[in-house]
Amino acid sequence: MVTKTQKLSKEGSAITKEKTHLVVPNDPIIPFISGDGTGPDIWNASVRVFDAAVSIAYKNKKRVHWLEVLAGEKTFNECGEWLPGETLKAIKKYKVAIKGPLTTPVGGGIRSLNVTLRQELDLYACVRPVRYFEGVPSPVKSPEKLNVIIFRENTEDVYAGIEYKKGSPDAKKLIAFIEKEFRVKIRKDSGIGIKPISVTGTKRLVRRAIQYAIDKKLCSVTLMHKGNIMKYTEGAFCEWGYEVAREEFSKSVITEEEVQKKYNGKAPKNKVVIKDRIADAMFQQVLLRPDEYSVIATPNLNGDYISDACAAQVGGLGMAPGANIGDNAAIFEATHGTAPKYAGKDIVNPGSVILSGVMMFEHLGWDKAAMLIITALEKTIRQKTVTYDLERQMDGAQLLKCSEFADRIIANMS
Ligand SMILES: NC(=O)C1=CN([C@@H]2O[C@H](COP(=O)(O)OP(=O)(O)OC[C@H]3O[C@@H](n4cnc5c(N)ncnc54)[C@H](OP(=O)(O)O)[C@@H]3O)[C@@H](O)[C@H]2O)C=CC1
Ligand SMILES: O=C(O)CCC(=O)C(=O)O
Ligand SMILES: [Mg+2]
Repeated sequence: MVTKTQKLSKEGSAITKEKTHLVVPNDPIIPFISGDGTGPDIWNASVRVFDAAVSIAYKNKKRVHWLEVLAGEKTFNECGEWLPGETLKAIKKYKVAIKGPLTTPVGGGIRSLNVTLRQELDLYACVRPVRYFEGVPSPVKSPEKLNVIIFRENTEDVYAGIEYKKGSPDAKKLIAFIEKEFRVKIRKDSGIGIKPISVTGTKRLVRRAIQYAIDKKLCSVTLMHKGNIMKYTEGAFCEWGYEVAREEFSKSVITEEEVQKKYNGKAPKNKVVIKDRIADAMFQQVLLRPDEYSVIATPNLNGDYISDACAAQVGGLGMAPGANIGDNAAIFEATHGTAPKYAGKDIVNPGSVILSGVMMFEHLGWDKAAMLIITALEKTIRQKTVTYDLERQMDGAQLLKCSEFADRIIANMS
């Protein structure tokens, strides 16, 4: 159904699914949300890069038909809705979408639309690869040693939205209940949040992470958790993670303990090593011994924190892509937010959305377009023609606007 909130593409064909595989036509319709704040700046730059790459890679035989679907501040101001039902319907129907960042107020107001999209569409795996691009300025000595893919559980943990304001009837009721039934004292002036972590949510996430490591021939999957303190949520995540490894991947994986005991600390080449690390230790490990980690699987909040921290280590949020993946749909988006102070100034780095598009093309099986973008982006950085975030740390670099950076990447495709 076409509504005033959406501009439906008259051309293009829908991506379909056969069993577990996507069937991608040469003219797929792909919904996009341009986003709030700097979202429109980076989307407008990125989409030109995507179109150029597809056109060059496939000599005009393939083309994406972009379908704008609405969400966020502009949609609310124009239509009175933050996330129209049509947007969810379109993403369900077309199966693959891409988005810019959406604003979430702090301390009150609407709940996150980004989180709502992930939960409504059951996009349970947030996949965030973090790797170094040659020439990008970094705060560490050997940024190229970090090459990790973070698998962040995307539907539960403190993001489930079970949270009550200090002094509200619900908070009072819950405090009274906990004190009476469990004999635990809680200060009366407390806000209350609940952190559910399930076997279902954990196992499907860890299953995906291990399968990814096996498919890509990576060395290890590390379960990152705070199970010493939160034993039955974070600790259970770790236990259930090992259970999946043992019960479903026994031929392909080995635990770190077994490597020590049976192989004197040297892992067999054809096995993925399953490790676990407590979250605070993981933060120091990615700084001090980054090359010992490849896939990191972790609950939602840890994943949120570690993905920004890792991105900073290789040069910042301007080059940090991501994907939210479920069994029936996927939405590609940057790790960063709306960077509101730069909104509308055509300043910020579109690299994160561009690299999210690369992940999207790989998901579609359009590897040629993905490679073309990566090669052109690498060349652009080597030429030291970059946006403010990189230019301010690079000697002798030429400062480009967001749109100019996209122009340069496109020019570097031929
Ligand atoms: N998935 C999503 O849609 C997300 C949405 N958000 C939302 O975004 C809003 C703003 O969040 P905030 O905490 O400021 O975090 P942001 O990620 O938006 O920005 C923090 C800082 O990161 C740097 N940065 C971010 N994006 C870029 C870019 N494209 N190029 C270069 N540098 C960049 C800037 O650093 P500097 O100041 O050093 O230049 C910026 O000030 C909030 O409402 C938040 O909820 C946050 C994260 C994800
Ligand atoms: O939804 C938000 O506003 C923040 C989301 C976020 O930080 C993330 O996806 O990493
Ligand atoms: Mg975040």
